[in-house]
Amino acid sequence: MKTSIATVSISGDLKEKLHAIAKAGFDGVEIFENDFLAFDESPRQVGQMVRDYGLEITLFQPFRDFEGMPEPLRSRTFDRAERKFDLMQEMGTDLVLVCSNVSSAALGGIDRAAADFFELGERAAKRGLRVGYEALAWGRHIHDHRDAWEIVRRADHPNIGLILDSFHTLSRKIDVNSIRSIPKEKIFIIQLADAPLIDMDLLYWSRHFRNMPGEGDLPVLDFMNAVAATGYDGYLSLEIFNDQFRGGSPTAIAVDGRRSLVYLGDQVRRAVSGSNLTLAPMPPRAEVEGVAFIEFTVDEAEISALSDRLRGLGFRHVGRHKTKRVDVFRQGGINLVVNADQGGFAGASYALHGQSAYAMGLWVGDAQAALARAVALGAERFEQSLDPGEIEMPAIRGIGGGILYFLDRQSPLGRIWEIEFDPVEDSADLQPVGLTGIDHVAQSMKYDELLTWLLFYTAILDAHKTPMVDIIDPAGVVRSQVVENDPGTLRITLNGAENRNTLAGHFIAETFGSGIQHLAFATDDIFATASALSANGFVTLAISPNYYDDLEARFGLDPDFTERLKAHNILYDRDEHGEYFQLYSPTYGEGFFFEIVQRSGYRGYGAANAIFRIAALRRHLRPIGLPKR
Ligand SMILES: O=C(O)c1ccc(O)c(O)c1
Ligand SMILES: [Mg+2]
Repeated sequence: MKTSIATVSISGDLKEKLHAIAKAGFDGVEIFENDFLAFDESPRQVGQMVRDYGLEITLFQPFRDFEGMPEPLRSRTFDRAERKFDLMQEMGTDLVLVCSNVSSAALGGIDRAAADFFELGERAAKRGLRVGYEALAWGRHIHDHRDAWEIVRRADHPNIGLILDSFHTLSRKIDVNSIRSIPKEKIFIIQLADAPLIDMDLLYWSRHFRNMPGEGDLPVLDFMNAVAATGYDGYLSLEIFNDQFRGGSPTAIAVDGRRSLVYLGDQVRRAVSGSNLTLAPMPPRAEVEGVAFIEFTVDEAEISALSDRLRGLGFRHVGRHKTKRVDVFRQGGINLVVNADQGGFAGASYALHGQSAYAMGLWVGDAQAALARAVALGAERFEQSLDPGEIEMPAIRGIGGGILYFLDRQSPLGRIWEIEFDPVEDSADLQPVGLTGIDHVAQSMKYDELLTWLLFYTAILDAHKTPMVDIIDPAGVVRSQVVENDPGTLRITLNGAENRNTLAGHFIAETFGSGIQHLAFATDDIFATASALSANGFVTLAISPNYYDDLEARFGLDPDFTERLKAHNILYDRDEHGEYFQLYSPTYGEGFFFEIVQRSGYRGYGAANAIFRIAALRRHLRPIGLPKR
């Protein structure tokens, strides 16, 4: 598989773009005319710069409004084409993309267009150049790759071929099976883009909302499988028009792009045997069996406050690390690690972010395989030196520079608590409150990073993403998407904050980066849990009484039931699958909190309640300007 990306997909000037593209490991680049025109060097120098970066120019584009023009426009278009051919030869590329004509002057007719392309093919052949024709989804006469293919077929010229762009085909829901019978030599290049399903004008959707394959909702894999069936073995080239990417980090966007293609290649390899559009085999996506632990980094002075809080939530101190200042608290299947070790990464993370849940361990079938897959997908491996008796735990860098560990039960990792920890008896006489596991882990990040982490998780783990939900915070909107698996053993909610005034935005800004903002524990009986919490002296988040009046009316609840919810500050929601109960802690520090949920079939995360609990959570935040606690 050879990978390429269009310069339009990346932020910066041409040199910055090329730098990021080369660094991310692409083989080629599509030069967008505007990126060249806005740059100060000659075509020859630009071509040399591309090659100095070790890249090939896969094509030059776009050449617009060519086919079907009446005279005198027709002659002028050919003159224009000759000028571009000059430029291409100086730059050192042999392929130009002609996108279908959008001009109101354009005349229709497959044969007329085919004749124009035959003539262009003759002119291109004289210079050893090739022309690829792409149907824009909004082209005036040609907006379907099947018609573009018919024109190319009738032009019947070796220097004229077809360019397929997944966006144009999939946005119009054109049957991808029509691709299978196109001869592979007539497909000059494949352009790839995904997009979120939004009902809007095709041109606007294409120019502003495209994203990397796997980041959106289009069936890009079906498109690719059809392409693979032709035997096509040329470049896969990303062409992503996206407002956010234009303003984003060139390196981060390039890395995401390359990851999206590697992941796509892996999916094609599994679907189409013998396809050339793949890379070296890698292990399958890791099936997550559950969250093995969440680890907090704390300062020595904070240990007792955090430990007391966890005890109030019903956790028992059950283990102390044999060599490090690390404790483990447990309840049901939940392990919370409190790490006050000054050396090592936990200490470094504390120095940067303060007290935080900086690491997460996941139970998978094969931890080494999960690591190998992550690394093949460009994740950064995390390693640190071990004390005698410690076992090495495969790990990668995750959100906000935090750590994602993989554990399995087939290696000593399955006995990590016995091997590395000494058992202890908790001296406090507080009681468990019935927490059984982790329902979900919520990570907050800037909205710009949301797609990056969605792709990261879904490419490495056997999980899918849910549609985007708007979380209404009194200070702005937070966009939320969930990565979850079918058995419900993995649920990570990703919250993308657009401004720093929201609860999520405050957390990111004041802790210097993205990370786990809340942990939601599961219970089978929220009322019993609430009573047990109160017996432990744990004060839950107070919810406005107004919420309950509305709730009762909205769901037609029994007043006694509403009273019980209200007495315990429990929020309630319902969908067609079942009921959902939620209970919150106050926020701590810069906005970290705990949630406790009971779900009976319910599939969501209580988005309808978000505004009410966020309003309540915010009351505990330090107002900006006052010193940190
Ligand atoms: O939006 C456009 O005009 C445009 C131009 C060239 C392309 O390859 C494309 O897919 C879209
Ligand atoms: Mg295109």
